[in-house]
Amino acid sequence: MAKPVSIEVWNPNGKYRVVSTKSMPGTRWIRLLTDQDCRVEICTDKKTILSVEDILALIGDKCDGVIGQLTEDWGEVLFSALKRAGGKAFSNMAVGYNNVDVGAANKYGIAVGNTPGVLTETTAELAASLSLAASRRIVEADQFMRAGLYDGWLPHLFVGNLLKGQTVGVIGAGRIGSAYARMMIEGFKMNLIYYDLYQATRLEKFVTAYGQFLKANGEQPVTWKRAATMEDVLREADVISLHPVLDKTTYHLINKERLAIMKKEAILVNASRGPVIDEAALVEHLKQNPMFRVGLDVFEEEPFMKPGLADQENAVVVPHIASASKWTREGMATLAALNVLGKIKGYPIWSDPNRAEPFLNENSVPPAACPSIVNAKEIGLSKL
Ligand SMILES: NC(=O)C1=CN([C@@H]2O[C@H](COP(=O)(O)OP(=O)(O)OC[C@H]3O[C@@H](n4cnc5c(N)ncnc54)[C@H](O)[C@@H]3O)[C@@H](O)[C@H]2O)C=CC1
Ligand SMILES: O=C(O)C(=O)CO
Repeated sequence: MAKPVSIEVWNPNGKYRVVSTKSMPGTRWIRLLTDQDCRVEICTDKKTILSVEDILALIGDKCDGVIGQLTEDWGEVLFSALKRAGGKAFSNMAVGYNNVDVGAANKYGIAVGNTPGVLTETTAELAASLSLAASRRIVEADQFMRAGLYDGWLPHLFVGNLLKGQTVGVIGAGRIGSAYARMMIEGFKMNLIYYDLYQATRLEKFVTAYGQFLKANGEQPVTWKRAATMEDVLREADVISLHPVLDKTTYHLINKERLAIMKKEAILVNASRGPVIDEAALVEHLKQNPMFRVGLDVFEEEPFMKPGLADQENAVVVPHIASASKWTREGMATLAALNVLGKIKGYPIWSDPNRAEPFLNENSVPPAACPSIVNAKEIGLSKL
């Protein structure tokens, strides 16, 4: 028997029961649901990561849809329970959905939503922040100041890496990887080398045009290269940022052997998913190579860090905050709620999930569509 959980209820007489496993930023998402006859139940349990058992208790006997989080394990058990409760939709409040067994959702005809189109720039900005923090040793220097150790300017004090004219490497040049690349190229005039399964045509065109602009203004033009192998990126780049999806092809993409081919003074940034890096191998590499630095937003077994990582001065670590700007988090909540609402109402799927603005405008009624359903085709949903 599942244990009871604490909840906050909005619009108790609403026809459709929608559960959110967490309180989410803003109130627009709640209003959009209650205006459409939904009773919204928000889990207020203090526990950060809910277990499958906790979520079973939240689903209960009647539930039309659930908005959930990337920390939850959405598989056979939860999708079968949601189906039994009359549920039609689940949406992650995230773009990544490696925590969801989409095959299990397909089996029960449940739509799985995610939230692209609102977190690309915010996430890329955090990756850029980590690149700067690691290359200019910001956290080490901050700790030094606070410890009262600064007793005057010195030629060797916290010497780091210059970015201008160096090479930025991007692994996974999709939405976020491409936005990050542009920031580093425009901001610091870095050259690009990238590896992706697909050609990043728009990014290539941008770098070509920007290079021509710089040249026309008498500056050194920037260049781009699509690498044939990931190893080429690792060997050539001075700063490498990881932005692929997490699946079995990207699990431990960065391992002991691949760390060994990177430059001794390279910067490695990860704001994708923790298991893309073999974190134990990374800790060893950091110990052996004090001038190699990392900026990490994500960890292999969140919320934990592998033993030794916290002791490494050449690591900057933050708690999975890459999408944490107010606009983005409120937007993610809105998109997740509209995914669930749209499926309950039988709306079609929005034609371009990356073009989320019409759903995010506070001053207008959002389109009658589900913003982004990843298994639309598999469960036979039509596009607008
Ligand atoms: N740290 C955080 O808070 C956040 C993390 N993320 C993570 O970032 C990931 C990427 O997000 P988007 O850019 O929106 O997704 P996207 O789908 O636009 O880009 C992912 C790219 O990875 C590429 N890729 C897939 N397998 C690959 C492989 N084996 N080697 C190289 N490239 C490969 C794809 O072709 C695609 O271009 C999400 O799946 C999520 O896990 C996303 C948002 C925030
Ligand atoms: O959207 C995602 O995938 C996240 O990691 C949330 O920040």
